Amino acid sequence: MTTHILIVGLGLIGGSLALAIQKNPEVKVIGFDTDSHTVRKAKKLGVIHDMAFNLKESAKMADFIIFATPVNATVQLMNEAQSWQLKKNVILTDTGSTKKIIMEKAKSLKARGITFIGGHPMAGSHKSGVEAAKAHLFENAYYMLTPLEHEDEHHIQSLEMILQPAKGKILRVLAHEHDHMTAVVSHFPHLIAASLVHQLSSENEEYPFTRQLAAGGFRDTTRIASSNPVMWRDITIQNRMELVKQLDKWQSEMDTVKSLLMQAEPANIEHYFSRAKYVRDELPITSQGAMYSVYDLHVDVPDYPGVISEVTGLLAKHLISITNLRIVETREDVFGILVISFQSIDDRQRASSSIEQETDYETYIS
Ligand SMILES: NC(=O)C1=CN([C@@H]2O[C@H](COP(=O)(O)OP(=O)(O)OC[C@H]3O[C@@H](n4cnc5c(N)ncnc54)[C@H](O)[C@@H]3O)[C@@H](O)[C@H]2O)C=CC1
Ligand SMILES: O=C(O)C(=O)Cc1ccc(O)cc1
Repeated sequence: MTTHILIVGLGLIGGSLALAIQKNPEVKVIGFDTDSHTVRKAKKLGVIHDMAFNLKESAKMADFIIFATPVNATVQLMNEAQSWQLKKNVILTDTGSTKKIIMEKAKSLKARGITFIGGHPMAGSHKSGVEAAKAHLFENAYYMLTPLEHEDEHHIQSLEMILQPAKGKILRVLAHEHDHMTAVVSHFPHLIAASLVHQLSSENEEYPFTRQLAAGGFRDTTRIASSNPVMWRDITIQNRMELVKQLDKWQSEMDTVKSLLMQAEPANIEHYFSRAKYVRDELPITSQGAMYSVYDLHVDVPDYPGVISEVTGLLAKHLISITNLRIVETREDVFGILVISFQSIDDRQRASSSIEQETDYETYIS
């Protein structure tokens, strides 16, 4: 029997989920968006099977409804859903970056016999819109679910089954824990990134050339400031209490930094950076984005032109996709060590075997 899944909001996340979920041949994905051009584009790109232009009508037929809209719109849609005619066993979920307010609203739905299980895939990017959607976006990323207390286990497992083709690492957390943790690793860093960009912008009058110098570090630290402002407006408003607490801690941390600088004691300043380096180097994250597991392979290649395309060509020949590639300079430039990131241990293993069998290069895992 076909399972009908209605996705509301066909942007980066809704589109990516639609692509992943439709790998299950028993599923039909129907897409709705307030922007009708987006719905048509999603159909044209093969992101959805069927287009929906009347949300209330389409909701009637759905077995699952996924809200992949900015979080304030999700709360509004949950309000509206209370008066929709829905299938008896329908399961509602969302993809929002905040969970506390949404799960409060879920209680009102539950009072009307409607199951809502909060969801948040911890992968994404600063891009938005259906054109940026990718079926593999959530592979190996944590996918948090926030069921209400005493939620029927069968409901949670049905949702987990539907989400399975996305290949995320599903875990269950409480909504308030979710909002605290994401404030620390995602929402607060976003505020800092935006504030650094504002600080650069204010330099413009006196030192207009400064922005030309904004390379490597500044770009790495501020990439997320290029994200969708509407989405972040909603997230920061909903999670503002946690953010204010983080801001207090940050201000006290900056006071510490200020006094370290004023004292100018080299050992203390070095220790400050050493501690940060140690903690940062131990993180299970990479440049791919928040809480995204990747698997690095080091390839000991000589430093001559064409060597990178030789290795990437070999991987392409074996249909092994890579998520990142960088050169680490070692041994006074004698060797360029190529570091390639993969989405799974299996991909990394296949890559290692192919490179070792078909080239003279050694590979190792750090
Ligand atoms: N962008 C990211 O990296 C991540 C975002 N999220 C969350 O997923 C949700 C969606 O984010 P994105 O896909 O990035 O945003 P997006 O901006 O790419 O897409 C949102 C889509 O929702 C549509 N929309 C807005 N209001 C609507 C409404 N009332 N009814 C129907 N459609 C509506 C918009 O037209 C747009 O097509 C947000 O709640 C966000 O917090 C979660 C994980 C990562
Ligand atoms: O682009 C990045 O690095 C991100 O951190 C993407 C992201 C944005 C919002 C989320 O709720 C989860 C992940």
